[in-house]
Amino acid sequence: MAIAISVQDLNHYFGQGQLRKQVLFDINLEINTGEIVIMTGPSGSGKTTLLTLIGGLRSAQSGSLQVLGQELCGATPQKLTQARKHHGYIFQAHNLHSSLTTLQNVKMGLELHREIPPTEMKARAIRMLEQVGLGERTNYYPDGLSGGQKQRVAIARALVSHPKLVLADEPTAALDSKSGRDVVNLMQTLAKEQGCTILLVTHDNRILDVADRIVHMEDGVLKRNTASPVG
Ligand SMILES: Nc1ncnc2c1ncn2[C@@H]1O[C@H](COP(=O)(O)OP(=O)(O)OP(=O)(O)O)[C@@H](O)[C@H]1O
Repeated sequence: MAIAISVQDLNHYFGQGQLRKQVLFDINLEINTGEIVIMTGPSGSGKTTLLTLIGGLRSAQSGSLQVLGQELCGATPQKLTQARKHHGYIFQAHNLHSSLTTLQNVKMGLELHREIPPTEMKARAIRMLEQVGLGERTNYYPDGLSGGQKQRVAIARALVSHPKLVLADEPTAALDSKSGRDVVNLMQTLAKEQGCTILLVTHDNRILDVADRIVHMEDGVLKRNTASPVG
């Protein structure tokens, strides 16, 4: 099976000089194409840091970090931007633009894809909103939507470009249990349809069953690499 992410002996530090602090220690992790991996762990253990490094949102300093066949450790900002074209992101606070409609927000997910003509962008965004059950809400602004609906717009924005990799940081944290369940089920269904790989950070024990595998971060060390989900 093809490997989507291969992390080897990755270390990461924040700050300089005396304030330099190591937050990731010798991380090793391989994720196969199409796999859904959940990363759990206490607050401050380094989960978001690892997720943002894999996503090319910050640059990796030492070790090896291969994402979709590209080495991102020591990569130039241009190369990181290029790599991000193939990723979709979903965050806890959905990060929708409040001054844009749901349709415009979803079209933002295609902003790095200048090769797609505007009419095609619009058609794809509408199709994606239909897939997340918001086909009737294309002209709503985020303030007029529930928390679960906003997160579904964020999923539509992340998946509209058919990314090979989806990175999600606490996507259900702000949601009640029913909406949280709907959101992860939707991610799972769409990801399996599109054949994309998902790495999802969560504290939410209720959603662990969507994972093909669970890994656990503690104090900057990846502790456990279980073969199958628990519970
Ligand atoms: N930009 C930064 N500059 C300095 N230190 C940082 C920075 N970002 C994170 N840290 C530190 O790195 C460590 C790991 O943080 P990180 O956000 O990766 O943890 P986390 O496991 O995602 O936590 P949470 O579950 O609370 O989101 C923490 O000690 C944090 O204070």
